[in-house]
Amino acid sequence: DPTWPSSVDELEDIMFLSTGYRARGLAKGVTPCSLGQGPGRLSAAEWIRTAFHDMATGNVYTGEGGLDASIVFETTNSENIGPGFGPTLVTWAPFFSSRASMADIIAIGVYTATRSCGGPVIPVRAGRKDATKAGSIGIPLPENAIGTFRNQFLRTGYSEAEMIAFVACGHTLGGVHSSAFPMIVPANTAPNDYAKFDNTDVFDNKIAVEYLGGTSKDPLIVGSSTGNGRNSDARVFAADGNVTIKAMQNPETFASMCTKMFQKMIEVVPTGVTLTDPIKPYDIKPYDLQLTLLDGGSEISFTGDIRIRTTQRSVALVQLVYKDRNGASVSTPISTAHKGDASGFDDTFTFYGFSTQFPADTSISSFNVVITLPGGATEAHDNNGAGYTVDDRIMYQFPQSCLDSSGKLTAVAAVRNGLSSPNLQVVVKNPRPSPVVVPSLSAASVSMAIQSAIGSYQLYSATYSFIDSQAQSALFGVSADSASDNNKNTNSLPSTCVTLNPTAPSSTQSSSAFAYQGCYSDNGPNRALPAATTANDAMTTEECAAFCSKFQYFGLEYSRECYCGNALDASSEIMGATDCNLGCLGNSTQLCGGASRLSLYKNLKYVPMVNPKIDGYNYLGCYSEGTAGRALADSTTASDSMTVKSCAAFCNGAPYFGVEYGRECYCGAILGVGSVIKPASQCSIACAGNSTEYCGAANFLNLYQMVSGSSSSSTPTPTLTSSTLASPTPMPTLPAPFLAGYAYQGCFTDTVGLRTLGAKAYGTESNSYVSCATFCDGYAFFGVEYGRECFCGNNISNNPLLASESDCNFQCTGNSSQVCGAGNRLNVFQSNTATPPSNPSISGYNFTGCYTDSVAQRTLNERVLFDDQMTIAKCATFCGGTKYFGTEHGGECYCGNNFAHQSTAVPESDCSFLCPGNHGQYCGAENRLSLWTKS
Ligand code: HEM
Repeated sequence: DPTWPSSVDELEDIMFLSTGYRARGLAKGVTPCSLGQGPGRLSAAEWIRTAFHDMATGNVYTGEGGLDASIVFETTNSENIGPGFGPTLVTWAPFFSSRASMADIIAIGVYTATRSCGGPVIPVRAGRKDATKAGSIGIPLPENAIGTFRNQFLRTGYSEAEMIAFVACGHTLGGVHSSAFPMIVPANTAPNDYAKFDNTDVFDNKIAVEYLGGTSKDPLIVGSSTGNGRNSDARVFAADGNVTIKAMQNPETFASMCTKMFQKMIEVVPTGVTLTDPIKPYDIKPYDLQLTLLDGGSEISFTGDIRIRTTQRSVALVQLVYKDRNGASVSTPISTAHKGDASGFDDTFTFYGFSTQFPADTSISSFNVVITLPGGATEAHDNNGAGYTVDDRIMYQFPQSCLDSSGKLTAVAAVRNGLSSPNLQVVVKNPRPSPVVVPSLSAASVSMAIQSAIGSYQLYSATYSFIDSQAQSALFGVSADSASDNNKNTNSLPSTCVTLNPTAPSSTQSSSAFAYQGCYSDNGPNRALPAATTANDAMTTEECAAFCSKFQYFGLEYSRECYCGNALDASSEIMGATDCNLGCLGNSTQLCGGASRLSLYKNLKYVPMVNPKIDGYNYLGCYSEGTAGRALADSTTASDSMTVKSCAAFCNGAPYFGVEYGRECYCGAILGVGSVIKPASQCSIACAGNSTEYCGAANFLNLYQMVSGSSSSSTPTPTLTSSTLASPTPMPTLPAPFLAGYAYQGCFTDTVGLRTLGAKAYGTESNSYVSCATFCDGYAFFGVEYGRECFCGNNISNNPLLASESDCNFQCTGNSSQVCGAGNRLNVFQSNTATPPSNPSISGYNFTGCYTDSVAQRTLNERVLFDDQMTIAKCATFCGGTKYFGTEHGGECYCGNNFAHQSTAVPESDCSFLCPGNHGQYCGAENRLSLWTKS
């Protein structure tokens, strides 16, 4: 993995962030491969040809030219005929900046166009420098003699064989325009006056195959060009007696040669350019790391995003473990929250955002990234040993900076005592005269003037006036001595500057009762904290904390609103600390969020409500009252000091006891008729004698059953796998499980060997409700567990317990916004439509039951059929009248006139696999035959 930061960071984004969160979207210009800027146009081909024409006038003997973006000044040159050059450069120009040379963007353009059309990955080294004027001429023209071609390609470093391969690779996409080359494609002889090189519109070997097969329609091989000597492809391909082009008929050879020829093309660079290693996607990459000195000067906020490459891993949790300014490790890690996903051609990424703060006198110097995987294992990433460094010697102060309507930028920096006075650097883009479509860059440096001292920092300020539209694309930064804070843009800067307040608001106050968690958004479809709310014009942090005392979290918003909840809605995301910028109406030194922004706190006094463990009893869940009398009818008591324990004591050894409606206690030897398990959420009332325990609800009991002697092990003891590090993390909890077409049943216990849903299962890194439901299509139930597991069944088996919803807390490996159970915990869904499958009637046969079988000793061994569309009728027909036939493992069918080996009948429910060709029928199971006997 490359070490961060590096000179290619901007290019890496342009290359790999094609779609999604923070996408740069270069690939949009050539996606899909067939995209064009009009009829008879193909953008991918135009990009590749633009790169070729930029390079093709280079000279490897003199070290001049090559891939240097001189094409920017050569679009009106008579060698560059064709509609593609100008529009291609217009598409690329916005990506050009002081961090990405135009020549490097051209190189990435070749990778992007090739890959979008299904071609190979072209390695891209970076570091090219841009020419400032047109280069020499010397593009190979169709009418040139073969000897001229040899010389021209040799001049750019290509041997004869390489020339042949290179032309074939270049001409796998696109074609010749009649408007540009009427002697090659006369008007009205090709669709849209555009004659394509080969029959396919993708990056493939057809150019070679068709040429050798005599079916080529390449206008540089057949047609008018043969009469006027412009059939250059024919002459180039034949230059070595077809040896090279024959090798390229093989698709793998074609792809690997094109990788080499295109990489060579983008690596013809002038003397003085040193190329980097090929750009690889970072595994871990920080974005927008920003330190900000806060009002009062005693605290520093730290915000940013961390990008994790998820191509080959799924992630449960990301934390930053950091060192303070003096290099001492800080024990509490910085937590992050999911912000968004992005992808490139061959990679996927997930971004995790954070917003935290620490005392200005201890601050931060570097961090490592710790990833917790869904299984609980952790990966620590230390940037190849360097750590991700954060320099607090100089900080750009976004809240105090501004851009007024005249285009005047005021930039403020906080500089630690002891540094020289800082400079503001600005890089702006200046349009060039037509027809040059790529701007030039100019840089300015302004020394900053001291404003005030605050804590151990000095504030400095400088202004810079942009002209015309410069502000929109400018980059700026501040630096002092060897410290700098760079790559800022003017986006979202306010039009008026505010001054840093020498006294701090206690916005982030934390006390023994509550701890500040950050500034979170509250503009999703659901409230961020949905459980309870109040609002008034005297709101303070303390008042909201008291109001929400029964909940784990509280948050303040829009100066006067207070919200409570036990979990943050999944739509709420962590925002920059400065998004929460409104004072509380009841105490202006406290911050109360912002518009759609919540100052989020964790209630440290909160004690979660539980169904306590009672010695000698198992907790069974929340049960309804009986339908014919009480669920527990033997004895009862009620008290305003009721607790679960006091009820257990009252029942004094009864097989069952239960607490109901806060203060009632019931005992019984048996469970009455009609008393059945209900969702845990139905039993929601606190016990009158202990507000941290549940005591049922009206007509609902929290039910306990005595452990019966040694058989107590029949109740699975769940072993939860903890996936968190030492410190608790305010990770937003996932939304309640939901899938259209299914009824969610709850979070159930599950045990290896005693499966709650036992028909079939898989485990995958792309598990989600949809993928599991699809896999379980036809079954009455599906369930997800341990992030990556999926189970199907037609009934809930082995008497699982309905566990607390919060037990199920793993993210699904394939959808991080869905919850997929936990260790020994299964989120179960019931299909609204599935009708239970059956063993259908087959004329002349009787269904005999479910029988054992084994691979080594087949029960029925006369004939066998494997069919991924198996049905019972298909198997019966295939067996053609044998005494027995049976289906197994879904798609297998066995026939026989006797049992070749011992087989015994097992419960019919063992044969639980559905027939792949008919989900209304059973087709055995693993080592289980659904057996039929001739009647
Ligand atoms: C003997 C050398 C070559 C000659 C004479 C030649 C000639 C031509 C001509 C006449 C066109 C038609 C352009 C138009 O009508 O817009 C064309 C298109 C094209 N050439 Fe070449 N070419 C040569 C080598 C290459 C090489 C080495 C590449 C490698 C990148 C390449 C890439 C392309 C592409 C991608 C197009 C399609 C452009 C479009 O469809 O818009 N050519 N070439």
